[in-house]
Amino acid sequence: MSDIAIELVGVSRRFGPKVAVDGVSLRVQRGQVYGLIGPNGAGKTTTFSMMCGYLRPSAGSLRVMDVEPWADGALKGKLGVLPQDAILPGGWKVGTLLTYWARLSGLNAPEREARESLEKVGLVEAWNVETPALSHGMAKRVALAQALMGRPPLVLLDEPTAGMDPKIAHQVRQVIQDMRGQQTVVVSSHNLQELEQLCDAAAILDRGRLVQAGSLADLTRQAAEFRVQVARGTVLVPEVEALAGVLSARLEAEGVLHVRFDGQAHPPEEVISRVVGHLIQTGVLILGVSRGQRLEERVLQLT
Ligand SMILES: Nc1ncnc2c1ncn2[C@@H]1O[C@H](COP(=O)(O)OP(=O)(O)OP(=O)(O)O)[C@@H](O)[C@H]1O
Repeated sequence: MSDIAIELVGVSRRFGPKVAVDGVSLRVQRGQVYGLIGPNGAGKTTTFSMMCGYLRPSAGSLRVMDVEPWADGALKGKLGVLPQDAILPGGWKVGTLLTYWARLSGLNAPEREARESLEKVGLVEAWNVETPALSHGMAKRVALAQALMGRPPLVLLDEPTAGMDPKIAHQVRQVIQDMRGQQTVVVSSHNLQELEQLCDAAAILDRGRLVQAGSLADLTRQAAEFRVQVARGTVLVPEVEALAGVLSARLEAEGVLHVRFDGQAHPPEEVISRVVGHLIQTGVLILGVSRGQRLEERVLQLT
């Protein structure tokens, strides 16, 4: 068993003349929480559908848990999926439906699995509720409970917290955090703050192409730049630029000093301490220091 859960090499997917995914290569390591990021129409759901085996690539190679995901039964028992617009069948009580699905998946103790999964998404009180009576957010949580049943080694979640109230969204993020290291999770979301908090690594897509993929620290340039919020005093920018490891320094609006540095040759903590020490020595008062960029800023810059 390799330590790679998902590998795409030059994967493309066309719909007639439309190229929805264009030559995408990426790797998801086992045990990672991996984000799929991009604006509307970027190709996230198409990529996601190929990972689930719902769609086949038009070109390139794709392996999921060491198999081609579209092969019959290839991922049985290994994969839990929350599709983007999961619709529950009508005429079922929630508990009966989940137990039925657990039985179909061949899980031992299907009713217990269904109950535990419903507890994870904070909805155990809906056990006897008829599916058409669920609110949108509740239906989504039932669909999520289905994806989590049996603790499959790979879980693919398309917009897992969209439409959920903040308290439940927080609980769902906690469930995802708890899977880290035990299961591999791919999350597609427009909530970049959520992905920044959850993911070990991510891929940014735009118009079908991969713009960048890597660890969150790399994507947010944690080892390449930082900002110092200046409260008072005069920053001697040329002196900061002359410090070891600093590549450039400039004052942004509202007393913010932006520093780019060579994080390969100089550990970030050394460069940051050197710059902050210099500022204090020259009489500058500091309100705060932040490393890298917010994921949101980075995505807006790249797409
Ligand atoms: N079945 C289809 N037939 C034709 N075009 C499609 C089909 N599915 C997706 N597309 C097109 O492929 C592109 C990528 O769509 P996709 O749904 O993968 O994007 P997305 O990143 O998930 O977008 P969103 O954030 O809006 O959900 C879009 O231009 C879309 O219109």
